[in-house]
Amino acid sequence: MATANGTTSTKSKHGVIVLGKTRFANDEVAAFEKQHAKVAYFGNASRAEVIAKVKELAPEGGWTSVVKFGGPAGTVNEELFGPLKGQLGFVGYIGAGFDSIDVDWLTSIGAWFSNAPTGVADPVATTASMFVLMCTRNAVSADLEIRKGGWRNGFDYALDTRGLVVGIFGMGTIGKLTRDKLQGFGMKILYHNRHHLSPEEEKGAEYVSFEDLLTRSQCIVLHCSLQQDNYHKFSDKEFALMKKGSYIVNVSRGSVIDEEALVRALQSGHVARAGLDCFENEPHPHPYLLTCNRVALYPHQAGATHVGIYGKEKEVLNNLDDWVTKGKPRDAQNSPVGVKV
Ligand SMILES: O=CC(=O)O
Repeated sequence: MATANGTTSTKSKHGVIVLGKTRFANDEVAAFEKQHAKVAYFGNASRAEVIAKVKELAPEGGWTSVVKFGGPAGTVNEELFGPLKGQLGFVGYIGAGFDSIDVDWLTSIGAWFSNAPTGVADPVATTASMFVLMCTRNAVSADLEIRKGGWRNGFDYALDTRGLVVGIFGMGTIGKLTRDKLQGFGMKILYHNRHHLSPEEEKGAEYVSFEDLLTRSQCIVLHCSLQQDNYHKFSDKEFALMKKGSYIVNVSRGSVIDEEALVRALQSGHVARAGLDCFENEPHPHPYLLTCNRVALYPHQAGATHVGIYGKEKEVLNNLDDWVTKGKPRDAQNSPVGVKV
């Protein structure tokens, strides 16, 4: 396309819909706006508003991509983007976990999907480690006791971190970072994963069966995704198999734990303490969890550091760029190659 000063514009032929807003990668978004034929910003529009706007834009054609930095709650699915079928080729999402994306539907309409898997890996691992330390030191109870005028009432000596046996469920990028951090405190790391890692990748962690993870760990840390059949993976049976007085930390997805079963295990004392960043019905943790002084709570913000969020935002844009320039996003979680729409 010729511009006013006679040069040739290098704009792509792509139309990009932006859901939500970036917090840090604003210069990058301004630059990307200049690279593409058209950009529509939906900001923090509600689900109903997005559905209406998509219907309105679709007949124009050329809306080939969506980047989701936030925006409407609920699943990214046919209800939201159905009218873009035939033109949509890429959806990039700011989450590492993507249980809120109907990837099968995107594949069926020939669209690539990428998540943002590494930007927040380190901060999530740090938060997981923080919870492990809070559990071993009984930090929530101590804090609340002092605030209400007490001191060491009922306090027993804490478990030492040196030699503490921690079981990591899901040894991907984040699990490995948590392993590294906890090994720094002298903890012994067990892990269960879909694959047994090579000794170089294990770095001293011991691969065990799921049952051994439950029975041998003093603290279990969840780093799995919800996609891989992990719904209610931890319920009454699994809590009963865990050591009496052990701890559980969840920085993955709330529904990996059957929250009612966790409450029963905490009430009986079989699970002594927990650190939770995610819940089955966010933003409403089970009422018992709000009253239990053996549970540390966090509002699904385990990865939310400045560097982490900026990293995620850039990952989304890099994936869009890959798709535009090479036809495949680097963090593709599906492959629509060969799908005829
Ligand atoms: O929970 C946060 C994420 O999946 O990135």
